[in-house]
Amino acid sequence: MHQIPIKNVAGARLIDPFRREYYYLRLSITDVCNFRCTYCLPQGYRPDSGREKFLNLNEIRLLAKAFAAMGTQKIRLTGGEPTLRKDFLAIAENIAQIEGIKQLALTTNGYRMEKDVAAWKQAGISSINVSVDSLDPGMFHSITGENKFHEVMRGIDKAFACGYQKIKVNSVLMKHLNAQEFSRFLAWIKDKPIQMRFIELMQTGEMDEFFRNQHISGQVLARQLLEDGWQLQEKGHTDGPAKVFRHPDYLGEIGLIMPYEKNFCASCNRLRVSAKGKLHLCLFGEEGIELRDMLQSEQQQLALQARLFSALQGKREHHFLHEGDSGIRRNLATIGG
Ligand SMILES: Nc1nc2c(ncn2[C@@H]2O[C@H](COP(=O)(O)OP(=O)(O)OP(=O)(O)O)[C@@H](O)[C@H]2O)c(=O)[nH]1
Ligand SMILES: C[S@@+](CC[C@H](N)C(=O)[O-])C[C@H]1O[C@@H](n2cnc3c(N)ncnc32)[C@H](O)[C@@H]1O
Ligand code: SF4
Ligand code: SF4
Repeated sequence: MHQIPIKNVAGARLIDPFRREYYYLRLSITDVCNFRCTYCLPQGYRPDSGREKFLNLNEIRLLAKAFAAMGTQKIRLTGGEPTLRKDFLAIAENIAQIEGIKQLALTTNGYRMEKDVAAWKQAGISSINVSVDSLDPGMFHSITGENKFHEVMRGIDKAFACGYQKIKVNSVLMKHLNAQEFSRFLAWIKDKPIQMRFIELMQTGEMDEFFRNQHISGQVLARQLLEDGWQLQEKGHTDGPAKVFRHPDYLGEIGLIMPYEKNFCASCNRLRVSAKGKLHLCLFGEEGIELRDMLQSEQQQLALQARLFSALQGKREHHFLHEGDSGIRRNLATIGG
């Protein structure tokens, strides 16, 4: 591992050997989830045998502070289902107050949105991405294992009523489950400020046949959108991986997340920390670097920054999904997607 002397770390930014800079941290705060999405946790959440707990509020605060000191401007809370944590609001409030953090985002299955979204806004959550894999209540139930379609939709309405200007909706594209709903999703966002994102199914260690049967490329949708007059938008430096399209006749936008596309990783700008405090340099393909021992006091901040910088020098240029190599990733719930 490339070491940086602690005295030099104060002004160091998170730049990797390929000159990519990391502005965006995806922070998983729990592995627990109450849904059983077919592509993620089809058997539901099962605790692992270890006794290690998830990062506590203070550890999370110290972690976010160190990242912010190195140039991180956006933190996304994810999981599992992040909103199941009892101290979720306290976590959000603490991170939102850290100097340098301009955006505090949330990815959620929407289960608690109707009830809690006003409190999320109050706590400082600046944007919300919510998963809705189907607009058909029965299909939603069979994909997620929960009969909660109407609750989630009311949650989206409530988010707008609470003052969110735009909501991003995630839908994992599956050939025989929801792919036929594309035009229905389009009609849904005609008059709503929703960025509807279609995500290509990514292969993980726990799926094999499911991937072979269900994966479809987003390229077909991209071609169709361009033919139909949708225009590709420029990206900002803290944006996620979606290619975003707009159309003059639609209030909503379309986002396509196509991790199998050539050059997908060239603009990688994000790092991940798991709920138990391991740094993951990529969504796929490595075991994680321990950070928790550096999260026990304020005095460790520079040493923590030095560890982050050194670790980043080992980041690979891209994932190896094309070769069917999902690294050690059993499913995306263990790292927050
Ligand atoms: N392969 C890959 N997939 C990613 C990466 N970042 C996000 N995704 C996937 O994109 C999908 C949507 O993720 P979200 O949690 O909504 O976050 P995002 O797309 O980064 O969102 P914004 O920050 O709002 O643009 C999920 O399936 C993620 O697993 C990445 O770096 N690599
Ligand atoms: C792991 S979930 C965690 C946050 C929250 N529970 C949710 O579902 O939004 C984050 C995102 O990863 C996506 N995801 C999970 N497994 C995936 C897979 N195998 N391929 C593509 N996207 C996946 C989900 O659809 C969701 O949008
Ligand atoms: S995608 Fe999200 S809601 Fe669905 S099982 Fe995975 S973590 Fe839970
Ligand atoms: S797959 Fe890895 S390298 Fe590629 S964009 Fe995602 S995190 Fe970055």
